[in-house]
Amino acid sequence: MSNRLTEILAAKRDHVARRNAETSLAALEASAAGQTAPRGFRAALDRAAVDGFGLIAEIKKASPSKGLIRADFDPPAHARAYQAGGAACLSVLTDVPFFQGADDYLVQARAACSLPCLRKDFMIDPWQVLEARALGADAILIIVAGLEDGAMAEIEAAAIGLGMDVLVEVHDRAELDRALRLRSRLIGVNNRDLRDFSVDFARTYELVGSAPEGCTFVAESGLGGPADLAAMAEHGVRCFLVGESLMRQADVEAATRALLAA
Ligand SMILES: O=P(O)(O)OC[C@@H](O)[C@@H](O)c1c[nH]c2ccccc12
Repeated sequence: MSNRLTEILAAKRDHVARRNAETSLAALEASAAGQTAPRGFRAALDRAAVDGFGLIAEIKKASPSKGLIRADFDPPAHARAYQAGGAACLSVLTDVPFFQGADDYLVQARAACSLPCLRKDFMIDPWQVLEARALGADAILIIVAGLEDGAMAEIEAAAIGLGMDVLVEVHDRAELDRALRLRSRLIGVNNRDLRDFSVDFARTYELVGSAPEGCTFVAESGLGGPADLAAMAEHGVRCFLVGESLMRQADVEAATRALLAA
C-alpha cells in the first residue's frame, strides 16, 4: 500500500483533523449557508457538450510530479481567461502540501467569473464537503481509489445535501463498478494513475464504452492540446479536465479557445 496516493491521503488526514479541531462547526455551517447557491456544474458541462466540448479548466500552480507549473500564478486572471476562452467549468486545486494550492485560490477564482467551480482536493471526510461549500465550491471530487464504499457514500451524501455536484474519479473497470453504486452520474477517468503518476490515454478509451447511458463522462489528465482532444473525440469523449498544458501558456484565453476548436 506504499504509493503516492496513500502518502497524500495520510497527510490529508492530519490536515483535516487539525482544521476540524480549530474550526467551529457552527461557524462553518453559517458560512456555507451564507454562500450564493451552487452553480450547476454537471449541467454546464452537459450544455457545452451538446454541440462542442465540455471543458473543465483547472487552476493548478504546481503538481507533485512536475513541481512548479506557473510562476506568475494568478487565480482570478486565470479564471477570467478560462471563461473568456470558452471553458464550461473550473477546477481549483486547494491541496497545500502536494499541489501548492490554497482555499483562497478557490474563493478568488469563483469571485472572478460566473463558471461553476470544483474544489479539487482529496476528500476523506464529509467535514471537508461542508468546508468546500463554505468556500463557495459548486462541486467536489471523490477519488474512488482512495476511499472505502461507505466513506464515498457519506461524502457524496454530504455534497448532495448541500446542492453540490460530485465528480467521481476512477482509473479502471473495478473502480468504475464501485463508482456506479453511488448516485452521481458524473464520472471522470483519470489517465494519470495517482499511485505512480503514469499517464495512459488507454485508461479512458477502455472505459468510455462501459459508462452507462445517462452518464456524463470526463477524460482527465495529460491532455496536451487540440490533437489529444480530437483523438479522444474519435472515441466518443466529449468532456475533458485539463490543467497543466493550459497553465503553461502565456495566453491562457487563446490557448483555451484553440483547444476547444479541436
Ligand atoms: O494537469 P493535467 O495533466 O491536465 O491534469 C489535470 C487534472 O486531471 C489533474 O490535476 C487531476 C486529476 N485528478 C486529480 C486528483 C487530485 C489532484 C489532481 C488531479
